[in-house]
Amino acid sequence: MDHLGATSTVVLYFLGAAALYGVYHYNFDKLRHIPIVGASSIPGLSYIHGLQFSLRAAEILEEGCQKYGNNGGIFRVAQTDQWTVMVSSPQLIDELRRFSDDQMSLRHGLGEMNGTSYAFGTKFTSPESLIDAVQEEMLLAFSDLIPQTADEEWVGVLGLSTVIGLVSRMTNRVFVGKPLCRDPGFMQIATNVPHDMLNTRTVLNLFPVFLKPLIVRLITPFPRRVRECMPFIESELQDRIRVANEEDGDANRYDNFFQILVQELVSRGNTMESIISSLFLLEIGAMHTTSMSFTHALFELAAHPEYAQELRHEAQQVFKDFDGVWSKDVVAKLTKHDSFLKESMRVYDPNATSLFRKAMRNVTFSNGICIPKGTLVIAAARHAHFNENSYASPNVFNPWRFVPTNEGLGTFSHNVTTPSVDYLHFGLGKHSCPGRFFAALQMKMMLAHIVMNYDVQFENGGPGPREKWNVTSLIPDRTAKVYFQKRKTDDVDL
Ligand code: HEM
Repeated sequence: MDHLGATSTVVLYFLGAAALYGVYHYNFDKLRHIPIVGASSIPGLSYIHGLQFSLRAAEILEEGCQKYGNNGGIFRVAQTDQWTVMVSSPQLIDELRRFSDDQMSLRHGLGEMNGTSYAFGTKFTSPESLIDAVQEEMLLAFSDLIPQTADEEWVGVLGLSTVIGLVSRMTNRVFVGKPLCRDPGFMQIATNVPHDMLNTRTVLNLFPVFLKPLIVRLITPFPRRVRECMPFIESELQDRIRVANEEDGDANRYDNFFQILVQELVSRGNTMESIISSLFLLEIGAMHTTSMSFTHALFELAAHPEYAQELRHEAQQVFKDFDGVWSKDVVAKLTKHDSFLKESMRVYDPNATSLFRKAMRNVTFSNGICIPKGTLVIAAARHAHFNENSYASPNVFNPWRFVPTNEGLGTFSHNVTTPSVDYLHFGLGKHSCPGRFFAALQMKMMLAHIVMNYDVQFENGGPGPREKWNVTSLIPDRTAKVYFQKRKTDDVDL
């Protein structure tokens, strides 16, 4: 009897739990019409599956794309903080980019993805570029960061941190200009801010969305960073604000991007602290994206020095035609550089996902699938980049795939800055990255400078350590050293 009693109690508990789950699932799981991949919809379990997603994101995304790519083109995955809907068919990706901002918001989506919405709020602006300034800064940064050695001597530097150093110098020359871009105190903070954001995001993502505003107050390093930045920037910023406030202020005194930002934010009554925070946001958007993309390309070059010969030949030819001076025309003519970088970003996109959107109200795709307000919706970019219908032999790294005249594997006339449903590195549609022209310019300049002035390889000409997954990010191995040997050359020094 006792035994029977115990059994029926267990059965009752089980039925009760099943009923509760059924009620929960029916009433509260607003995404129940969207198939799940790699997880369970039971609340506790979905958190555990979210942790698993952190370890196997690329694999789970690919599983979903394989299963639902031609079957609805939509599925959801569990992240530790929330369910995320992934769209994987070209048609739905195209629809995702067409939704208006009050239906699907990039600012809220991207801010939710990288945690900036919680740490800073949701504002962004666009950049300007100054080729001469970028070139001058690049040359100085290369000579600062890659030790000069005697001829034929190889010097090894950590690939990722060296590229972060180069990119942050070039970027800040355009963002804040001289002398700040060469001030070690300011530059240390500016270079570390994207890293701070990554750490903050990692912790925030362990918590559900409703707790994030509270948690971020406890862990955010940014108010401290703003205070640390003050001594380096305060007097210049005060002068910038004064210039911005004067009707006939000396507009040429600060002809860099930061002044546009100051102008805009002063007119909206922002404080010095929030102006610095907005600058931090730009550093976050610009620096790691460009650095990681370029480091992957540098690693590919180091693993395959044979590509350098073709790139060098192109750079020499183009620079001969343009008297060795960088210009928009030179950038446009470097089609093999463009193709090499684009192929690298296709194969080694630092992010397996793109088009980060948050539904601002209930939104319905053309196939009838409804996305409830508040849901994060993202495109499966890596899957699009390896789609056999778009790319011949997608698993092959073909550095010249995108050269316009190439008759070989899947050629396109589109260049590295042209987004499409097959190439989502910079997003797609009206919100595609406004900084992509500047990022591409920097990367082409660095690539041409490297092939013209150095031979590069991994240690002893080996394959080198390459990349590691961190949730949906493909991060170049931080420990990988790239070896540079100054070329003996009388070529144009770029
Ligand atoms: C290789 C480097 C870069 C990559 C891979 C990249 C990627 C992206 C992506 C995927 C988006 C979202 C697009 C969408 O969801 O449709 C985006 C947006 C944005 N990016 Fe970039 N980015 C890079 C460099 C930069 C740089 C250098 C800047 C600034 C100078 C910048 C500023 C922005 C801004 C302001 C937005 C928001 C656009 C908006 O609100 O409409 N990015 N970027």
